[in-house]
Amino acid sequence: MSVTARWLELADIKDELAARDWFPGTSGNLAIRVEDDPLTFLVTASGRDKRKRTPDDFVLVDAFGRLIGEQTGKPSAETLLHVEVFNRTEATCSLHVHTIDNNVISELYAARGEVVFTGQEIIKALDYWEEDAIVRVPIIDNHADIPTLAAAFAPHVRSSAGAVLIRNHGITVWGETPAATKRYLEAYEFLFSYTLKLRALGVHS
Ligand SMILES: CSC[C@@H](O)[C@@H](O)C(=O)COP(=O)(O)O
Ligand SMILES: [Zn+2]
Repeated sequence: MSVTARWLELADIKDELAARDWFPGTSGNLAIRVEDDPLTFLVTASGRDKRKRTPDDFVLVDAFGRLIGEQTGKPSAETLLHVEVFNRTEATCSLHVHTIDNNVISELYAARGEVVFTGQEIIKALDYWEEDAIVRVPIIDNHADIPTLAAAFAPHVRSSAGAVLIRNHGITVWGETPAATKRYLEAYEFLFSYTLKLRALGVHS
């Protein structure tokens, strides 16, 4: 697919996530695969208001997250996480958002190292179709040093679809297609919100 087609695809996803208010304070970053060999991908430019749609929203980077050719923008500070996703799997899209729900869940379940979901219809949106499917989302510590964060993140990137919570930071979700990745992210955020509402009612799992 052309860079332009991929750009538009990612811009549409960015607009949809922005409509959900999932980019507070310029947080969040998004990436989409453009070429396999050599690997190139588009990633959001760093520090920008992801609610706005502009010609400078994305930059094209290589397998190491370095800018390709003459471009003025700066890749997301967290590009190395997307580098791990695209180098380790066949995922085509990687989405990172900070929401209050994913931050609170990451803190509540940090000591367990994961949060586990079962018995929810929305799990089917994650492509788990068995009645008793169990979904596990690993939780890693946050590190200001991004290579250290990427090293902690990488062991959890084992297939072309997955998600990792970063404690008191956010979630990174990736998938086989951009549409599937957005669906996964929405399903995870649904599960987080449901769990927090249940806990607020005094029900603990
Ligand atoms: C502005 S707080 C969030 C950042 O520190 C970072 O975690 C983030 O998600 C966005 O960084 P960015 O460099 O714009 O991709
Ligand atoms: Zn972040």
